[in-house]
Amino acid sequence: MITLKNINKSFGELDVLNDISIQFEAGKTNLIIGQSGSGKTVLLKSIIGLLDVDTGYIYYDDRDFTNMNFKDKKEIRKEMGMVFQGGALFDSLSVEENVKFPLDMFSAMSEDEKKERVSFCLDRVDIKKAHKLYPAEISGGMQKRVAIARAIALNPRYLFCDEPNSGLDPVTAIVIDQLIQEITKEYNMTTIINTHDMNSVMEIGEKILFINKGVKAWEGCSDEIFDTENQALNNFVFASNLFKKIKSKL
Ligand SMILES: Nc1ncnc2c1ncn2[C@@H]1O[C@H](COP(=O)(O)OP(=O)(O)OP(=O)(O)O)[C@@H](O)[C@H]1O
Repeated sequence: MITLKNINKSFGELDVLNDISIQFEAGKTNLIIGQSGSGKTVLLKSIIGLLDVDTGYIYYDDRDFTNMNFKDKKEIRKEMGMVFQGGALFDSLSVEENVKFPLDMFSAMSEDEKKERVSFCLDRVDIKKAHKLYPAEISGGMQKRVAIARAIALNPRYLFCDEPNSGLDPVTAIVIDQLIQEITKEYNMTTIINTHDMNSVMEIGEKILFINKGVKAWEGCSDEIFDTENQALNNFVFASNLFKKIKSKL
């Protein structure tokens, strides 16, 4: 579980996050949604410690990440897996070398253990056949699978995904979403995903935080998203193609 308490963040005069409090639960796909510029990336970066918040608290389970010393923060970072926009793979490393990278950096495993773990992770995301290929030689969907395999290599407790299905066709996007959700449940990870894809919201939105202009405007799950009085959220949902399709079928 990750808990945010009264998070505030400004850049100079610009208030980007205002008093955000929420609990993201373990074993669930927690989504942060909102229009461009609403503060999703700043919030995700704050949660993982790439940005310092001005005030407020971030707890990893019962551990106060905000006031933690450098050494303890480093330990928590080892429990984080990340899938960045576009996959962010190392072009000069093969698929299996990409997945092995965090093991080389952060684990005390023997070479045999690493080999076994890489093989397990590639198998789990169904990409073992491509293990010798390089990122440029595989499709966008496969690159996302590799990014997920790399993110789970160290068996993380917390998984962070920034627009994990950007640039994918709608079918592959849903397949990637579902893979992230399955893995989240298998390892009981606390998974937080930044997205503005309404298909993702409907498919895997077990817990949703809607940010509007840096403020928590709504929280709920996908089943509740059409029943809200919140105008900003209604506008956001209405603007999505999916909602237009649903409306046209009603
Ligand atoms: N390092 C920074 N310095 C100054 N302003 C910043 C910085 N990072 C983000 N901002 C500002 O904070 C606001 C929120 O940006 P953020 O990237 O979090 O939005 P977002 O919701 O993730 O948008 P998108 O969906 O387009 O990625 C924007 O006005 C942005 O210009």
